[in-house]
Amino acid sequence: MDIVVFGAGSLGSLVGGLLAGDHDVTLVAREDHARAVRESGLSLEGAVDGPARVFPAATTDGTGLEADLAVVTVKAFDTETAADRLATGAIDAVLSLQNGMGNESILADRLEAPVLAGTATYGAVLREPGVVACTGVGEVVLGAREGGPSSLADAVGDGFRSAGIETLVAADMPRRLWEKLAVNAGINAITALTETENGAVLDAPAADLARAASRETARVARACDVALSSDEAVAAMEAVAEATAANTSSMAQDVRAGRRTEIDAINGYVVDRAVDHGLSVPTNRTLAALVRTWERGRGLR
Ligand SMILES: NC(=O)C1=CN([C@@H]2O[C@H](COP(=O)(O)OP(=O)(O)OC[C@H]3O[C@@H](n4cnc5c(N)ncnc54)[C@H](OP(=O)(O)O)[C@@H]3O)[C@@H](O)[C@H]2O)C=CC1
Ligand SMILES: CC(C)(CO)C(=O)C(=O)O
Repeated sequence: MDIVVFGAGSLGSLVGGLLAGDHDVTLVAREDHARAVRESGLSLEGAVDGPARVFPAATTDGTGLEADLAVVTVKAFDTETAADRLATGAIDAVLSLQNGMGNESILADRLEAPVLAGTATYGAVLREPGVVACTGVGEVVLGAREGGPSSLADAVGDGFRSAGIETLVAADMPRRLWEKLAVNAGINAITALTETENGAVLDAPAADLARAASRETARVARACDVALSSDEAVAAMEAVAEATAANTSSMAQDVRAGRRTEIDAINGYVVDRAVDHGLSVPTNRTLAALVRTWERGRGLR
């Protein structure tokens, strides 16, 4: 397959680097990373099997690209830009592997190509330009964004697996996206605001807050016709917090680095959909307001 990875930072470089072992890959990245990849290739470190160095194409210009598939791995607040750039090229299919909700709708509204939904539980860190590390082998789950079977998702899943990426093709992506949202809603903002690792949400005093955020998310999911019980949402959040107890969540990393966060697509999204359905989600509302206040204080929004 000809594959464009739009937003080759941490996750995009890992996924793009693995895909490059078996496909023709073009990374759309920032200048210093793109230059390093063009000059010396992309080094893959850490918990991955396969080549230690691959040689994908790399560009800073995401316009006019042609590909069988575009994998979108920008942060949620850059999805509109990614979609607008991709729309100037000839892309046959699109897959989002981003956290948060709303990314697939933004892509589908701006692009004619079919859009698949996806989640990734791989851990990835861009160590320096041209060098990405896998900090945890996880899984990519992908499928039709509205749920149900999809021959396109099957073909993309085959392409990912042939490149050595653990991949599941799922017919229940709406539920999986909401479950991941419940996980992120419970863990990310709390660990970002309190400068703690993921395991902190398993114990008092944070545990009640994290459970409340996940339960509220499940209630909103049900209002959106997605069958996710509060117990399932809390269990999923706690299982991830336990499995990644020593990890720094992506939002905590963003706050530590003084970067804008994905709050709008996580707790903020829960609040927006709760408003649509006349529901009250005080924990998510508070967490979103606190993180947005932090961002505003640093001139990030
Ligand atoms: N890292 C991980 O382990 C995981 C991440 N995720 C999710 O994946 C998504 C990406 O995360 P992550 O890889 O960590 O984020 P990064 O910020 O490392 O990667 C995104 C990259 O895209 C670049 N970018 C944004 N817009 C453009 C553009 N127009 N042209 C070229 N490059 C652009 C960014 O540059 P700049 O910063 O300069 O804007 C950045 O380098 C998020 O939704 C995250 O929540 C999910 C699972 C695991
Ligand atoms: C699953 C979790 C919480 C892992 O850290 C994550 O997705 C994130 O940090 O954004």
